Amino acid sequence: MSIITLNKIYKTYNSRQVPVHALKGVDLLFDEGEFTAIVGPSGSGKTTLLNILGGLDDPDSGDVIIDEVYVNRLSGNEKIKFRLNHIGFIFQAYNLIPVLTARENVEFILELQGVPKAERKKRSLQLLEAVGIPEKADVRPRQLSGGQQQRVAVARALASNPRFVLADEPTANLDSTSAENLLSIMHELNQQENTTFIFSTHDERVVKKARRVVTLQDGTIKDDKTI
Ligand SMILES: Nc1ncnc2c1ncn2[C@@H]1O[C@H](COP(=O)(O)OP(=O)(O)OP(=O)(O)O)[C@@H](O)[C@H]1O
Repeated sequence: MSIITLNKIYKTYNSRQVPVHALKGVDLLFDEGEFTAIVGPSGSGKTTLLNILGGLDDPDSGDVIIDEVYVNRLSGNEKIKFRLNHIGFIFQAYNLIPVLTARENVEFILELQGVPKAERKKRSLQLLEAVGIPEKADVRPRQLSGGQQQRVAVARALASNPRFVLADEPTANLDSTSAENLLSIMHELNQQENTTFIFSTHDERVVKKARRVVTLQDGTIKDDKTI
């Protein structure tokens, strides 16, 4: 069953100066439980597509339909709430809050969702355990390696039990061992919990693990292969 439908998505930047047509009529469906890589040359529109998919940016035209909700038609506040309850994000730059510990970074999302304190603590510790760094729960991001920070970011993305996780080049800043580990964690969560992952990447090793590879070129879908 499709949980996400992208319908004729167009996005142009700088429309008043020199326009850049980042997406030119993209149609895509994503099913529950997918492990999908979005690939394509630099500038082909991968980040733009993920941002629109996650409701972080609006298309100029077309619809983003998630669980039958037309996300692009929601108001600003409705969109924030929708994101919080449906989508987990993993960014290339981790985006952890520096003054909070690893556990607090994970708990933060649960607090926004109104989850009671004891449950927040339990769930965040479980998640840090799942990503293999339970001993780092009380450590702040600057005391963690890049790979460990990215693991915290994965735990945070999963904290709210999202319908799907979007990751924009999640391994871009990681050494190869950390990248392998991160990928195994994502893969395991996909297999065991049926969490849907959609990630953009330039990394061949990441592409090889994907079950579906969508190739973008100049803002259009050039290829869409399920392996
Ligand atoms: N905020 C912006 N303002 C103007 N142009 C932009 C903006 N963001 C992206 N673009 C342009 O839109 C096009 C698509 O960019 P996008 O970042 O989506 O590509 P990408 O495939 O993710 O690239 P990369 O692999 O280098 O991250 C590019 O030509 C880019 O220069």
